[in-house]
Amino acid sequence: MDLTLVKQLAISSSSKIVLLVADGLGGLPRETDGRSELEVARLPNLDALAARSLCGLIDMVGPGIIPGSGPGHLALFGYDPFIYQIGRGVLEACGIDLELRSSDVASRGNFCTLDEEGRVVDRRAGRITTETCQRLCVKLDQIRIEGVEVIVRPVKEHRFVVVFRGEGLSDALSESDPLVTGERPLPVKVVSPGAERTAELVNQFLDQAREALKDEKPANMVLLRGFAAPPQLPAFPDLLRLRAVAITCYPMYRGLAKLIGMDALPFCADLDDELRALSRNYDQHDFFYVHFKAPDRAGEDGDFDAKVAALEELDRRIPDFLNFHPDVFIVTGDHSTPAILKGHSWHPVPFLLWSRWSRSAGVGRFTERECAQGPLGRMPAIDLMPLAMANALRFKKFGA
Ligand SMILES: O=C(O)[C@H](O)COP(=O)(O)O
Repeated sequence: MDLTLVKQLAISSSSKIVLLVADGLGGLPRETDGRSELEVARLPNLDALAARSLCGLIDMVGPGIIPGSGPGHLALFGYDPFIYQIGRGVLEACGIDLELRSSDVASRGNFCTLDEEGRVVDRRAGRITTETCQRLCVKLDQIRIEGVEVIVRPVKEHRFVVVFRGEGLSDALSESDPLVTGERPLPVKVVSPGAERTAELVNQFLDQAREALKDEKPANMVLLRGFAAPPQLPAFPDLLRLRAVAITCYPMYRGLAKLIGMDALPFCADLDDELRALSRNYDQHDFFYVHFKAPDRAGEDGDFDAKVAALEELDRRIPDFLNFHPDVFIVTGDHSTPAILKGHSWHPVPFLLWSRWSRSAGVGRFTERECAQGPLGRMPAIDLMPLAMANALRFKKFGA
């Protein structure tokens, strides 16, 4: 939906909207029994809620497009991910409150593991602890390169952010992260003219990082992706007249929420901590974005059973969310992460939207196949927020 139309229609109200995003929610049937993670999981609360909700599938970016978490979330918040493209580096930096200058270029980094031939054997260095990441970032933060300041900060687990600060830098760069194992890290190249010097500086950093980490195990190299300068986006609270707050455990999601003007609470430890944060902030806000990471992590590790367990953990908390009696309650994901693919996929994501006015033609279970039969069938993810606003009675009539 067009954001200017959204702004034109939005009205103030006391109604409350809770958006619960299960990262990587969608899945695919496994070979053994032809059932997806959602179909194997025992989800009595989500199934019961789906039966009295509006259900369907959402395409995060478009049919066949594999969304990153950034574009997936932007679409859920109503921003066209094709129009508003934000590099991962800026999201990670904002997530850890690392202030960026307009001339900075930020990049998401992974500590990774290379074999003797220099090929990536683990893009996440065995998912090292945040403490190890902190130690290694201190090492990398000592790298000095003529003509640019390099700032390296830990994010969480194997994730870090590196900011290149100086004049005349450009984010028009390719990524060193091959995004697969078995390949060597890629040299960073110019994507459009004017980025030649920045590419040279970044490759110098990568060479020095390799040297600094050569005796480390398992994190003996870094992979960079999502080079970006800070963007300007329309503010979500202004567009929708909502006092919005983000409740997350991981920085990147907090960073995206901050970038579009939501209040971003300090990181929570887990889902129970997020529910406590929701309770503490419920009176002061109207829109609550709550993020649950575990399904995506399990999916990316190819662990079908762990993803089933993560979905069942989420299901056990659904009554706690309903006890707040939100006027609109949405459960969905930012993309599919099928365990059998060990990564994000293009498959549309199930959603349920509960409200008193949702005209639910409820489905039997909260699964991909059942939601596909829902009254809305399959729709663009950017249409979900307008639906939420309508169900929260926060839209006025369009036209006379
Ligand atoms: O966990 C994350 O940061 C992303 O969802 C996936 O990134 P990774 O594949 O580099 O871990």
